[in-house]
Amino acid sequence: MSRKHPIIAVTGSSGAGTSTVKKALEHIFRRVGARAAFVEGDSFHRFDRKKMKAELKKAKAEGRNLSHFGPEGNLFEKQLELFRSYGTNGNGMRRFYVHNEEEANRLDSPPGTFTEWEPIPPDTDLLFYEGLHGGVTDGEIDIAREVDLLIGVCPTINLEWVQKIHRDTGERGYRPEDVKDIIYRRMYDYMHYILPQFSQTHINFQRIPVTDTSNPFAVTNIPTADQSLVMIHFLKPRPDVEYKLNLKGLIEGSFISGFNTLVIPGGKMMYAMELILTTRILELMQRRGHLSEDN
Ligand SMILES: Nc1ncnc2c1ncn2[C@@H]1O[C@H](COP(=O)(O)OP(=O)(O)OP(=O)(O)O)[C@@H](O)[C@H]1O
Ligand SMILES: O=C(CO)[C@H](O)[C@H](O)COP(=O)(O)O
Repeated sequence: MSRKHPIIAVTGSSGAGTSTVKKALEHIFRRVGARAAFVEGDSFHRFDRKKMKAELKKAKAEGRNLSHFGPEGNLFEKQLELFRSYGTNGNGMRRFYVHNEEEANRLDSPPGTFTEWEPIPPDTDLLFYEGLHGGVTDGEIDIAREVDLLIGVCPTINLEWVQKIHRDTGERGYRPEDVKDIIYRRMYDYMHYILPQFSQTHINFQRIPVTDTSNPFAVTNIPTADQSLVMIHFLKPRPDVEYKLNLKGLIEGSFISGFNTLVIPGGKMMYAMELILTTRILELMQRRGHLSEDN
């Protein structure tokens, strides 16, 4: 945690929708005039695609666990180093993982590789992490502790799989059976390193489909905003902020389903995110001494 150099993290599994949520955050940063250093979770993978394939073969032969969700497949210590360094000095090193041709053109590196490590841009107001491990803990490593605002993106698991299958087959060139194998292979690490993060977050956003996703492998279209609800759970509630916002009154069609839990129509998700997160981000900026009290 850092008053001077805050860290905001959006964390969620592969296909959960963290890249989609990132857009809402970018919009808020622009509106409040916050300069953000962007960091992508996949950049902390331990191996590039070719090496990962070889390592997976080896791990299988030796009966070892390995996946992109767990510590064997990622450099958690490097991520912690960046978060600590940013929290202290506002600097640190980042790189990117290139998933496809579109990213390859933009980042000037072939699909399946990493770009070189480079210093994050100077003079930023906050660090914004989006990816798999924004609040991961593993033994001595406690990433969640370094984060000032930790947001969980955690659709119901069926929906998460539908979204992953759709994205990986549509944009990343995988066959449906490949995606099924990947989901299966990562299940141990999913339970041990992805799910526990959603108890460390400040706020969880859980999209819930209201169409039949009971067999995710047979669902052809991702449920739309109108075909879903979103549950918002404030795990570390700030009564002064959330209460004053009176969210239920501001979001038509919403209802309270439990303590600190609000349900909204799917189409209001981005609006709700902006409403809730703008206040939190302004608060971080004010604490940083960047904005006057009446902003
Ligand atoms: N709220 C939403 N409504 C409709 N579709 C969504 C929503 N959120 C995500 N999706 C779709 O789900 C798929 C996965 O979303 P996205 O790429 O944002 O996931 P991700 O969490 O960033 O995954 P990864 O970490 O593997 O890159 C995309 O096809 C995206 O369009
Ligand atoms: O979505 C993922 C993690 O968020 C990917 O599975 C991971 O980044 C590896 O990508 P690829 O299979 O394209 O090499």
